[in-house]
Amino acid sequence: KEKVEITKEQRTLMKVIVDAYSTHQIPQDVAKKLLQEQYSADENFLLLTEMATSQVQVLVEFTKNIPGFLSLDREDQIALLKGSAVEAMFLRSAQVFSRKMPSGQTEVLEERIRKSGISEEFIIPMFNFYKSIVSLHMVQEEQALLTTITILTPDRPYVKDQQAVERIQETMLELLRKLCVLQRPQEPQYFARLLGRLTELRTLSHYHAEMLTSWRTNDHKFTPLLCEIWDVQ
Ligand SMILES: Cc1cc(Cl)ccc1OCc1nc2ccc(F)cc2n1[C@H](C(=O)NC1CCCCC1)C1CCCCC1
Repeated sequence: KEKVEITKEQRTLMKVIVDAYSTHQIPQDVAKKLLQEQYSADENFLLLTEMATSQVQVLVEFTKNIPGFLSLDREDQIALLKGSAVEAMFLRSAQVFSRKMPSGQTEVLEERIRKSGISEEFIIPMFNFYKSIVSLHMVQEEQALLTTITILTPDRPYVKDQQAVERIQETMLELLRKLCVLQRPQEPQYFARLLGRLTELRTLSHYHAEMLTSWRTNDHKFTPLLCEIWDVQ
């Protein structure tokens, strides 16, 4: 039986990541807004672009707190951010959706999202992903590390020094592996299941441009930052 132990350095690393992750959150809670009232497809599209824009800014701040990230080549830092922003957004959305809410509210939220203006064909894969995240019942350490591991994916387009990214990602993967073993001793496959979600996440993220251009709105307006991140306009 493997004796798994979190070292002192790993505990410090964990604290830095979780503190940064919980600090850098979307200012106002989008779920609360959506639960308050029903918006039109146009208003929902605007809400999404506002939320997404502020989430990218929050993501940049978060990555500055990932130990080692700022010592990467500057252009590689940008390539990692651009390459992971959409996935981070869907992962964040799934985590917002999986939050414990008073009974019946998750169903209302789901309904509001289904009717938000997003085209039917994307609702199924999107909620399949959200439900697969819900079913994991992740703790915040796992959520923070999973986002960090997503950002530190070495094979993003235009990354020059992939080894340097791999080295940091491996540190995070080893920490997550240990956490999963300690957190779920009776579920040896849990770590593998977590990483499997990243594959689903990448597949879902492939659809993001179509999801946006097919949104039921007359005016698909994007902020400059989103034009950078989303393959639109
Ligand atoms: C992230 C994303 C990308 C594309 Cl292309 C299409 C769609 C989408 O999010 C769907 C989505 N899944 C959600 C689950 C829970 C939730 F509370 C809000 C959710 N949203 C959208 C949202 O505000 N997301 C933000 C969440 C915080 C982080 C940045 C993004 C709202 C926008 C208003 C119309 C109803 C959907």
